[in-house]
Amino acid sequence: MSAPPDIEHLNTSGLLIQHSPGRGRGVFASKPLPAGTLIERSPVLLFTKQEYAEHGKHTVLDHYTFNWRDGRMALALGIGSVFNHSEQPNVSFELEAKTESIRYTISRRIEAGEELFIFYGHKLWFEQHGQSSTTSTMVKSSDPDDGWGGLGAIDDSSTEEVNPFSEGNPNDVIPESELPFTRLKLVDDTEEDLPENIRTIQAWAVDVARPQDITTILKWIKSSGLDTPDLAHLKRVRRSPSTGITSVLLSAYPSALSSFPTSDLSPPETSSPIPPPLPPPSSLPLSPPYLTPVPSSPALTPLSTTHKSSIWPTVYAPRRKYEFEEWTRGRAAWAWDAMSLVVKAANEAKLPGELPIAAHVPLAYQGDVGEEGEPGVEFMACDTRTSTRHPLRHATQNVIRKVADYLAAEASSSFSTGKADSTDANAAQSAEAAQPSTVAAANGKNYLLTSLTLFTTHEPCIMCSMALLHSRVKEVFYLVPMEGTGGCGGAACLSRLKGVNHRFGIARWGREGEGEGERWREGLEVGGDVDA
Ligand SMILES: C[S@@+](CC[C@H](N)C(=O)[O-])C[C@H]1O[C@@H](n2cnc3c(N)ncnc32)[C@H](O)[C@@H]1O
Repeated sequence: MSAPPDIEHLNTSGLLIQHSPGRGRGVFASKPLPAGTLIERSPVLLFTKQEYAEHGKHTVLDHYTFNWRDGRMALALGIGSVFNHSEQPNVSFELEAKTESIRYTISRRIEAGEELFIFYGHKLWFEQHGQSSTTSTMVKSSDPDDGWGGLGAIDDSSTEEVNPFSEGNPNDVIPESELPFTRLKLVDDTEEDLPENIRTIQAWAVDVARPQDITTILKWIKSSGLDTPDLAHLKRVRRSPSTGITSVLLSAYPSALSSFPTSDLSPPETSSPIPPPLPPPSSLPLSPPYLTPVPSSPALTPLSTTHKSSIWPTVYAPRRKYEFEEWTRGRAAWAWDAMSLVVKAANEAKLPGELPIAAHVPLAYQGDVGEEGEPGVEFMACDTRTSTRHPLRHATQNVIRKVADYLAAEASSSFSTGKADSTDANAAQSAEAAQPSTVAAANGKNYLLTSLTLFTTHEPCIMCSMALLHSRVKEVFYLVPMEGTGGCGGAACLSRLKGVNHRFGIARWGREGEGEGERWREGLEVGGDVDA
């Protein structure tokens, strides 16, 4: 293919479109790019199969067109159409049905001058440059099933399954036995009454000299975003009957490991924990913030209320916390869609040679009242340890990182743009206005998955389960149990451990011997010794 002169493409990653020997034009890096860099989002032009068969197929567009998920044909705009093919790609791509676009991400570190390749698939319609014709499989472009190999092969519209919960009243409660998943019971409530079983977490508190300041401090905690779910089971104010000192809880110390048993109530060993900012004005007579142990969960019985409140006043919530919450039809439909998407993504990941493991954090179910500060965006990530040659690039870790990166970017943009008004004559007032963003960051609100649900094809390994615990994710649904390596009930169950301060709900998709649980697992085998 003869190519026109090189052009500099106007994009933030500094990509160049240059001649690629034996391949026509190609996309090249002008500077080093780390793995995980999102380099392009190409919108696609969609047209019907009939239009393609009658027109597109007989033109040069045939080299650039591929099958879209819903049965239509697609042409990538932007530089999406200029990436050449390689069996060792350094760029991975994700189709985004909702935005009708494709995201291209660097899958291993790239040096300046390297060409960027994607993997088209196994059925190529041209002879690969640098490969003998015996090693590259060719199909004629007149073949009616010819698409863009890998991209074409993900056209699964014909096997699209119907969501069994999409019909009917979305508010109907579904009996536990009819839900498409099996939930794991995490705690035995009888352990509650024993003082030695009380788990504690560390939290920041201050002593307040004047009781009349308490309302101001509580208002400040609320407006600063420090009233997070981690401390919702505790009363904010404690008046010590023995010393008469009044103390207020400011925020949780963001560490997943808690003190256990309660005889060890010393603050966590850490180089230098950073205390949260104190409520303004600075003239308030408060002690310096200090770390103190507090119960990690509400009291389920009157006796445990007494025990726990002797550490810090604790809310009595009889048999609520660890009982399974009821599920409605609408919520089940939401979960079914999320699980079916993650299964599709895992199957797609196989094409460029990755392990078929994916993880997905969808938008919260719309029937629920969303937590303030939820991202309003959904995230998908696949396992990339093969292409990145990095042992920690598990799908779950990749998706946690995507959420955290997104929240961090959002937080820094709202911090730098909205909150502190540079035209404000009163600089002190501006700084105060900017504080809520800072304190929320100190409390992890800008990176945590609090109140979000994660769907994944394979039971997360122990390392990923620990990462999930740190992320404060609300619940995790997985399809393939990993008995030898899983951290959600397989080899171990981190949510059941005594020394942790957060438990996330766990459910295995499918019910014994029935439904899509069995069907969806087909093709996702990875071997029992793999850490997912
Ligand atoms: C989507 S286009 C890629 C951009 C194209 N090189 C250009 O100049 O517009 C696909 C076409 O690029 C060429 N191509 C892509 N990868 C190649 C490879 N590994 N070896 C040879 N030709 C390749 C083939 O002609 C193929 O039909």
